[in-house]
Amino acid sequence: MIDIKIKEKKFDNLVVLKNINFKINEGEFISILGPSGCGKSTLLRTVGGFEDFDGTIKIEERIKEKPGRDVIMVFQDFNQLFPWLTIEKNILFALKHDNKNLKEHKSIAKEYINLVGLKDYADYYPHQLSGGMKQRAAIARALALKPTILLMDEPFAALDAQTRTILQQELLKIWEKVKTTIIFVTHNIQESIILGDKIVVMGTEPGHISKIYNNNLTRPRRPDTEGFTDLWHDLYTNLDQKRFLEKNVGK
Ligand SMILES: Nc1ncnc2c1ncn2[C@@H]1O[C@H](COP(=O)(O)OP(=O)(O)OP(=O)(O)O)[C@@H](O)[C@H]1O
Repeated sequence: MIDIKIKEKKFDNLVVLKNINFKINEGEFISILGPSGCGKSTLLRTVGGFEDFDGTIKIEERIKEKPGRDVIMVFQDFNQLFPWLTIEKNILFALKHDNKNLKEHKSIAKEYINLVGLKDYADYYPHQLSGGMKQRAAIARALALKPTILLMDEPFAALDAQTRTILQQELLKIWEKVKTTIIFVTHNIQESIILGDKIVVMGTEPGHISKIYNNNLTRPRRPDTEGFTDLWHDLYTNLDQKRFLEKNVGK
């Protein structure tokens, strides 16, 4: 239902993505795993319609040519909400072009605020929330727009390990309820296994797909889930971390 065919994506003369071809089924959770600089964010931006490139992105048979609310992005940055608006008003602002009245918008905002566990914080401003709560609010705002695809660019990377683990599990619960297709970028092998039905491993120079894994481990996945360690090692080998470390840090 989503058909990604990127022959080439360049910035000036620098080829950043080359031959990125894969399909995603409706409602799937895809992890994109790759080392720093391999073009993960560029890939997401391209799927979101923000970049010119040689190739096509098709969503439900329609070619994606420009940004729109069918594909919404959540970032790593804790400051992606409007700081002068409460959490509820951040969501109402996002919905303002909808052909509905304020009462209906408020009901949608409430539904998604509750979904991400921020029921008691609708009237708080972003600066009154923790990093994890801000990311939940950003997810609520994105989902309230009912996108066909939710793009997530390392949304939990700046959180402490414990909060990150909790938010991974919460995101999975939310996804099971809303069943939006999610493309989740991470450089963390464990996170890619816990979340993704498919794990697309990218390599560098230029960014390309080195392998696509179907992840059939039973959910909920934890490091002690049967098969987890084997898959972790396989991904580690495919990421070519040894070569990456040698190149960037030295032998
Ligand atoms: N707007 C831009 N103009 C020029 N070059 C860019 C631009 N955006 C990204 N690049 C280059 O494209 C390459 C891929 O960057 P990108 O941010 O997509 O990688 P990434 O895998 O997401 O990295 P990280 O994990 O470190 O965030 C890098 O060489 C980067 O310098």
